[in-house]
Amino acid sequence: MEKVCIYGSGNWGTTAAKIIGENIPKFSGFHQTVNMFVHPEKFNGTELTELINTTNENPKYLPGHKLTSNIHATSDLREALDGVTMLVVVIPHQFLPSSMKAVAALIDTSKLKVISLIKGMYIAKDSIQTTTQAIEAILKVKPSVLSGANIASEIAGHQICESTLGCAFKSESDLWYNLFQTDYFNIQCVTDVYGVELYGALKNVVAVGVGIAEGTGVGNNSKAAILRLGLLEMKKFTLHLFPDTPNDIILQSCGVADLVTSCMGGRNYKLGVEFSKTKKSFDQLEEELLGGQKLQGPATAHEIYLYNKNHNLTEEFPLFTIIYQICYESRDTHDIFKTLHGLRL
Ligand SMILES: NC(=O)c1ccc[n+]([C@@H]2O[C@H](COP(=O)([O-])OP(=O)(O)OC[C@H]3O[C@@H](n4cnc5c(N)ncnc54)[C@H](O)[C@@H]3O)[C@@H](O)[C@H]2O)c1
Ligand SMILES: O=P(O)(O)OC[C@H](O)CO
Repeated sequence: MEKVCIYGSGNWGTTAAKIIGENIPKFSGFHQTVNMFVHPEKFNGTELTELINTTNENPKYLPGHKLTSNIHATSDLREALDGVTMLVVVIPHQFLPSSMKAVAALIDTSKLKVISLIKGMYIAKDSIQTTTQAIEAILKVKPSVLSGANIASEIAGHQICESTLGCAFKSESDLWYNLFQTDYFNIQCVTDVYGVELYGALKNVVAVGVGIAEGTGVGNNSKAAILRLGLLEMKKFTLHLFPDTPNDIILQSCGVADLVTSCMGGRNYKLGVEFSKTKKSFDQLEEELLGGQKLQGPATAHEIYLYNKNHNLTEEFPLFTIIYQICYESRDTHDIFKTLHGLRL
């Protein structure tokens, strides 16, 4: 009997709980209660876990959408992990290492099946770790990944979309597929993992860039040109790190489709626009506009820049480099268009 725990309760974490909670009763091989680990916090003076368990709604991170009653929220990690065989990790990437160390300290993870829904990456000394590599380093298991054109609030409203499930093992892939596939959330399964997750992390940087371009007042053609260069750099960077990434992964939902949806209305795009217009820092904008949700794009731009600088690659990735410089080194926002001058790719 499989038992599922969702580690995370943010905007996407709560939506994942909604999908899984709706799916679980369709299958007999799963324990029917799904635990959701909630980072301890209060909302309007009441513990968030109490609000979720009594109203079947997460009023802070996914207001207006009901969860099924089989979702049990808890901030007691030991309780959340009790008997778990399948762990869904869905938290902002900056909190991942400390969170996984806490898991490893409490349970034997050697037989645990893990999937990452995170879009981010990590700099470790002079190399980059993907999210699943960072999890593997701590939990000592090979995680799968789910990533796609998936703006959470739209999915919570049952608007149809697609997502890419990257899993190297067929029997495990089938389990994750059953947990996530619905008539409004259509999963394509691939065996690649690193390409799927890297495209998800890199598109956040490009979305910031397209937002910055929008904030300068340009029209759609100019933004499309930045988006195209971003797609080229996403592919080049992914192949630089993982040369075996199959060519068609970028055509899956986790590649071009996620880039398009993110550049039309994701949080990274929206705050890129505000940054460009107001010149307030991303930290300030996150605080003012996201209601506790976290931004991944600027941090990822920084991480890529550090890696590229260490490897003399900054000129190979002019868009990633200039997005970092605009975000963190006060470079003029209009300079983003200099990356397009004489482009021959
Ligand atoms: N929201 C989306 O539409 C969406 C869609 C696909 C993928 N993602 C990815 O999913 C991941 C999680 O995003 P999200 O939208 O669920 O989260 P979010 O942006 O809503 O972030 C808030 C979450 O962070 C938690 N948190 C705050 N401080 C913490 C700490 N110190 N330790 C641990 N947790 C802490 C909060 O409790 C909350 O659950 C990200 O990598 C994101 O890129 C998001
Ligand atoms: O809101 P963003 O920019 O974090 O993007 C959300 C999802 O990743 C879109 O697929």
